[in-house]
Amino acid sequence: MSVSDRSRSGTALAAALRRWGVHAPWVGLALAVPFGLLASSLPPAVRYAPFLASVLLFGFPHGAVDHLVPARLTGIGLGRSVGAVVAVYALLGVGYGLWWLLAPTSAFVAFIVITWVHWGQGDVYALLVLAAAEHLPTRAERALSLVVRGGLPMLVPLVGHPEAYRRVAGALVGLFAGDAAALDAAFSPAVRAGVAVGFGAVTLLALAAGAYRVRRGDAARRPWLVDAGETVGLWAYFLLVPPILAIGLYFCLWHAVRHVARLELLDPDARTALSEGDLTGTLRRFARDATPATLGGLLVVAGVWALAPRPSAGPEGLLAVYLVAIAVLTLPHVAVVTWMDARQGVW
Ligand SMILES: CC1=C(/C=C/C(C)=C/C=C/C(C)=C/C=O)C(C)(C)CCC1
Ligand SMILES: [Fe+2]
Repeated sequence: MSVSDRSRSGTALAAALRRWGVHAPWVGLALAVPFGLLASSLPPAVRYAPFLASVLLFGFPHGAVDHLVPARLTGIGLGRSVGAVVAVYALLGVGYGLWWLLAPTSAFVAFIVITWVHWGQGDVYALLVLAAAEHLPTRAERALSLVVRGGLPMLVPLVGHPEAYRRVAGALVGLFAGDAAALDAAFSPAVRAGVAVGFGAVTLLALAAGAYRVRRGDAARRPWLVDAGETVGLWAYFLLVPPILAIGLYFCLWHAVRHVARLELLDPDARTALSEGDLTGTLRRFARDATPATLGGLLVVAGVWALAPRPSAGPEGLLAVYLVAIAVLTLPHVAVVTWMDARQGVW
């Protein structure tokens, strides 16, 4: 479904989208907050559990149907669709993989920026289509929303949990014998205070711009309330919950669930199943489509393990290998999603 034909969707489908794409992620993360607050007294493995689960539970597989996207969006043949996407993955994935090998510190910074843009673009689509937001009519307002939504998982943990952030950065860069000391300044109290104030101001600006649209009667109030509630809720969530746990859960239950909902809308049979309330049928179709490329993605994890000069065992080292593989796969995934955005009129 494109942004422009949102209004033509059936009410049953719209309700299913709100339930599974908007409310369910919210409930999932809210339930995690008590665990997050207890995290220091829970076994450390709990913190890594969501990333482990993400191998199968939406996280990793959410990009594994990218090869079907051109076919579903334009009707071109399956062979051309797969060929084009494989070429994009090979080119961008190999290029970015080399970047990690040669200059891991800047590759890590690029990973944060790529994730910021990608998770932001995912939420802009979710706001427009799944939550039916009307308060983001222009490109500038959508771009501001992208900056805020993507910045929440990438910047707020830096403000609230600098040591955990630094350790993960060090583990990723350390795989390639890089020196993360160049990033030290980012963790200083002055920079973190600047990020808190600056990003806080940008967040308020985005919410105020939406409120202005609603006040003028140009946009429905409810979706704006959803947007504002999510934004404030995610600020609190990423401040309170330790980042490996928080980001692992966000990846599976928020970003990936919303993207899977978006993908299923491109499949007429899945749309019908969803509007009839048949969630299991919809998920079964997704699992079938995503299995082959998920297995392919696991080969990339093995490849990073084999090629990294200093892979280390233990949860932190394994998470680092997994995240670098995700990084290498995410850059081409962003290219596919950006193309989807363009085709679907998001910008
Ligand atoms: C885990 C973690 C971090 C980074 C996570 C990233 C960048 C994840 C990206 C995932 C993607 C892009 C998934 C695909 O959609 C930070 C911020 C260093 C803080 C410490 C914990
Ligand atoms: Fe994604």
